[in-house]
Amino acid sequence: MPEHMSRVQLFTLTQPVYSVDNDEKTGASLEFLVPKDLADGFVNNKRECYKFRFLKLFDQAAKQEEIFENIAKPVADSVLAGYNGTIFAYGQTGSGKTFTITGGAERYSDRGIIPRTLSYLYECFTQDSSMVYTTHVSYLEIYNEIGYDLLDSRHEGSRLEDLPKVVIMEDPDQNIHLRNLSLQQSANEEEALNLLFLGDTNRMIAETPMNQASTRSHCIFTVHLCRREPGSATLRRSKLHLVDLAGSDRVSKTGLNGQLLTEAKYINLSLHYLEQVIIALSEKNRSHIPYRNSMLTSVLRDSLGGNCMTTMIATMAVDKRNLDESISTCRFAQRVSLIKNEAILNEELDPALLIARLKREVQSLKEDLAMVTGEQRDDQLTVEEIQMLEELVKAFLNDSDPDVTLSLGPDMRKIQFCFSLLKVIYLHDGQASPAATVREAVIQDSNHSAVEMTRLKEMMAQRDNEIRLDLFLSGPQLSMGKQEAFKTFIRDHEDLLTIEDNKKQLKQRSAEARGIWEKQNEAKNRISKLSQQIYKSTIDRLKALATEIEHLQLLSERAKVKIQKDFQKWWSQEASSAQVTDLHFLYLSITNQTFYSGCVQNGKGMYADTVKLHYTHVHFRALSTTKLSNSSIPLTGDQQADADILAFIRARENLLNRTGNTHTHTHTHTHTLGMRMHTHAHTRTRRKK
Ligand SMILES: Nc1ncnc2c1ncn2[C@@H]1O[C@H](COP(=O)(O)OP(=O)(O)OP(=O)(O)O)[C@@H](O)[C@H]1O
Repeated sequence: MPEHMSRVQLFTLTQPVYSVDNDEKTGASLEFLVPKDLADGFVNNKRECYKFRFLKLFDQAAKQEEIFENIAKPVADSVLAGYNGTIFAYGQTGSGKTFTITGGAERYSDRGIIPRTLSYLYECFTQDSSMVYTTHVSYLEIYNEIGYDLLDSRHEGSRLEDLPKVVIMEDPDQNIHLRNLSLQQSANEEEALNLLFLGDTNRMIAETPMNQASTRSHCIFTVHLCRREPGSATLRRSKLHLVDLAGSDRVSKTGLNGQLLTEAKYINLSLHYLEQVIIALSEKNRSHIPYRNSMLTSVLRDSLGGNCMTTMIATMAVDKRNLDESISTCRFAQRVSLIKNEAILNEELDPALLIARLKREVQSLKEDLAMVTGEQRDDQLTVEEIQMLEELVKAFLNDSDPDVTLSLGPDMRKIQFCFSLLKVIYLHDGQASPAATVREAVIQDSNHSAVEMTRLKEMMAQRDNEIRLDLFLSGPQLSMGKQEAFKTFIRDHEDLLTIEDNKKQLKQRSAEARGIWEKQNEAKNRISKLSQQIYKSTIDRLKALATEIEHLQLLSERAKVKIQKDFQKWWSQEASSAQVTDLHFLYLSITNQTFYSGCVQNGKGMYADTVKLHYTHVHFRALSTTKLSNSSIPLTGDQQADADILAFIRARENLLNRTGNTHTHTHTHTHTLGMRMHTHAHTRTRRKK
């Protein structure tokens, strides 16, 4: 929104529907203005004005980047610090929940909170070398009060009902555990994104025209984070839930029946329980919070009250038709903003790490004792001992943990050997090569040193010559009388000039060699510095491009699956209409309903090159071919192929007739008037005592 227009009014044909004021000191306010003549049939026809306050309001022009920066980043930061975090999107069907949480499927810039948060988290991990982070991802779908694991690879070949159900278990400390929900480790952004797309595609595959999963189910994408200081036994675990709730449309309005009514009832009930929990949390001195009433509230138990920073985004399609839904969404969001949490750091001690640390302490104390009591040895190290020390130094250098120590015991021979080894490695190209083994490093070093050794030998020989000449000239080994005689002798000797000339030249060459060597060293250092600079400036861009390429590839893979599904739906519809109008096409057989095969390979996700898309083959069997042969379309003579060709032509004609043979495109979405609101529980943080 342009700055000079901080107050915005959107108009229906003649009357304003709502106005936004983002400039208020306490946050932002949204006011619905219901004209008297429109009030009939709305939530409360006695009122004409409904005003709500939120932390911030985003209109339809808001960019995904803005939503991430304002809403998701603060929550991600608190999760990085060790607190739990939840962002959930609430709103009526089609108002932009999935768009906000996951993102649009067309453009990279449309990616939503999940991919942006993942990117941000992994970026933070790489920048913070003082901590060791491990991440796992889970993706849960709740449909009709039953939980399913969206990362279960069996999704491709099974119906939703046949998949294992996620079961809630509670331990004696009332902690919730979810059986049959997989936690998949994701070492980097790419792996986490693959898991997100795997889950989203599984969600899409499970959809049938009767079960539009994205509309009728709740989805919870969770990042489980574990953070510890290197060498420390204290772990900090935190969770980030990113929740795409089912459409909040009220049953009374939807006028449904059958399966859709059942679904709507489940959704309304679970959102009702969610609301109850929220109300209970916002009431002071309330001891019982009814989490157990629904699966959604049970799963989100540690993410709504208690130890969590909860943020809610309410999405609305703010046009006249959706006014009652929008007001009801606002009321819900308003109640959520009343929750006050006391977030506590999730610190715990890892017993295995604690034992390892204590063992190291005992060992180090033993070594100190040996040093103090002077237990020293002076025999030579054996070959085995040397090999063992080489391995130890290698492990020490390869360990990325900056706090790692090299435990050698109180044996000075070992300590000295390791120091010498480290020096050799250090001198090898000025730095240790963690990739190469220590032995390799030593060998490489000796190769490298060979040249240097030759040079030094030459210099030494040169010096020796000089010295010898000096000795020769001064003749210190001679007696005094002889020395005098020798001096007189060589003064007139014919070779004296040559000798002195050689001496001068040797000095010059020596100085020249030293100069060249220094220059070469300088050049080497400059090259190394330059290449480091170039590497640094290009690597960031390359990383960003790689992520973008990966994301776009995943988007296009998902689009492929969607097109395939849409085609199948369209083809089935056309086939059934052809059945009605043309007795020549009697039945439809679907021979293969498998969409994917060979999904997850080496944890790479389902989009690796090896993935094959099995198209659904739809066969029309024509009982009579009379009509086929009369057709003006060139046919193949093969009964089944010809039936397919004619069915396709018929379907296409139907489509063209319907669209008036033009390219008119009717767009029915109301999101052009969409709005996203941000509100979250006011969280005071304090450390666990
Ligand atoms: N801010 C936006 N900018 C552009 N397109 C949007 C925006 N919000 C939503 N859309 C589009 O509107 C359509 C409906 O949005 P979306 O699927 O996110 O709604 P939803 O609330 O998740 O619906 P459902 O409850 O059915 O899952 C989608 O095609 C989506 O791409």
